[in-house]
Amino acid sequence: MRRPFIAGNWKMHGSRAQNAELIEGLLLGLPGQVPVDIAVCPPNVYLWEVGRLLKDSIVKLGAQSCCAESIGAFTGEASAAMLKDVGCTYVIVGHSERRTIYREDDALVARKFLAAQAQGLIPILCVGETLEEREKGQTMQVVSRQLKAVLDVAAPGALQQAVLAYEPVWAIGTGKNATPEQAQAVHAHIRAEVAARDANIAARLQVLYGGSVKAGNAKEIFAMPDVDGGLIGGASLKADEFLKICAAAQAH
Ligand SMILES: O=C[C@H](O)COP(=O)(O)O
Repeated sequence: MRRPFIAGNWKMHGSRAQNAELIEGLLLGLPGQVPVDIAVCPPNVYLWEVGRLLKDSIVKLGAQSCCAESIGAFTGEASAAMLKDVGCTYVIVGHSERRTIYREDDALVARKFLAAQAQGLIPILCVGETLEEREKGQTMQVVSRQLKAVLDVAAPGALQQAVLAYEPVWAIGTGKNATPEQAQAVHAHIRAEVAARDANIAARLQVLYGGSVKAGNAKEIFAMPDVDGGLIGGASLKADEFLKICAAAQAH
């Protein structure tokens, strides 16, 4: 049985005061133990402080990206070792906003995945198609290509220490979530692709859905057999909303 996982991707939102209020609200609403893995991914500049606020709680810290290089003259970047050093457990790689706005291609995403794992971070690898690709019937092909780019360079077994997130680009921040059936179809495809290489790893792999998940639609999406939780953007910025999403994952 896979544990559900809810990760909040704060993107470029927050301030020291807002973060403190959000974390206080989350911790007040969470009992000591819940049968759900929970993480928040603040902007890098706040990682250390949010990590202190989370200390000894069940909520883990994640970053939103990492540099593929380990050290050197890479202005504006943060290495996986630095993220580990400030207390991160997870790092998102291949988010569609990075792929699109910052032109990160499959090969770079794969290098970031390796860099993260080399430092003991758990990468949350995002895959997903654009609206145009979906309308052309290319969804599975795109997701397979994005996944293959990583699997081809990672060591066998690398997905034992990784999380996958299916994020249809057309559903991100648009209020238009994939239907539970659309999500399930892609999640099942992802698991089958992984199973073709290692069935045991596929059976244990957490595959999250991301794209306009809210308290109101979380339960039906998480009820799908291959959906193991969510990567939550906008709805992770309000403690009560995020807590309801965590509760929906728990009920599953
Ligand atoms: O990383 C999170 C996803 O991009 C989803 O964002 P959203 O929940 O605001 O649609």
